Amino acid sequence: MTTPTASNLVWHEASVDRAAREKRRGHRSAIVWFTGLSGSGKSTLANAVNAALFERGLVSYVLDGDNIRHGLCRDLGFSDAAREENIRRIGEVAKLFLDAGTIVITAFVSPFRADRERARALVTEGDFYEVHCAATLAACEARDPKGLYAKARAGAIPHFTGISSPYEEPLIPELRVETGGQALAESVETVLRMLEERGVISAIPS
Ligand SMILES: Nc1ncnc2c1ncn2[C@@H]1O[C@H](COP(=O)(O)OS(=O)(=O)O)[C@@H](OP(=O)(O)O)[C@H]1O
Ligand SMILES: Nc1ncnc2c1ncn2[C@@H]1O[C@H](COP(=O)(O)OP(=O)(O)O)[C@@H](O)[C@H]1O
Repeated sequence: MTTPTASNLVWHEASVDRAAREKRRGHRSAIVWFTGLSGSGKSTLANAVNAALFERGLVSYVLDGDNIRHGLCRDLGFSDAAREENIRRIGEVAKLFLDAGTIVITAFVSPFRADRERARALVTEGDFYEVHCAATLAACEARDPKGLYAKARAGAIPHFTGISSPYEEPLIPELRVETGGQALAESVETVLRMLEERGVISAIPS
């Protein structure tokens, strides 16, 4: 199969654009990029933030690593190269949701800084909010909600993040949420407050 060259592809401008969609919906779109070890709370927090935004009548959607790996990325494993491709694809999908006027919440381990920075570079300043779900390896392993740490320790899962594959912590995330030491409701409030302070969503009058 020949790869289409850029000269054979023509970009089609849409008659309805992101600004029109954001105006209609009454809020900005954004990429809220959760990153963290397995068991750090990405899926739980992403789902809870998504539910809170829904209750406010806002349009948001969660892209979750586990789920996406059942479909779009079911062909990918957990080698460094496979994870890079996984995050490359999700960065592009998140960019489409952004243009669709949606607050897209991605919940992927996304362990490598370079991969996360490439996803960030796909969009403009103010569109990408990196949220580090900060829980120690010990806290995540103590939780082990899917029993994966026990399997990894037993050598049953190769390249397991934190055990036999690296996790590169964000150096300057837009937000660091201490999921290892606070209740879920507190973490949700922290994320919502960030989105309000950045003007993505309106604050609810107290
Ligand atoms: N080897 C290995 N390393 C890390 N995680 C593993 C692995 N094998 C399976 N799982 C499960 O897959 C989920 C991580 O998938 P992601 O797409 O988020 O990973 S990555 O961003 O490509 O690194 C991750 O989901 P979460 O626990 O929700 O993070 C794991 O449940
Ligand atoms: N503040 C918090 N935020 C998110 N999850 C939390 C928090 N406190 C405790 N937890 C628990 O930690 C676990 C996180 O699991 P999960 O959401 O699957 O993590 P991940 O998606 O990063 O693998 C869940 O059992 C969740 O109930």
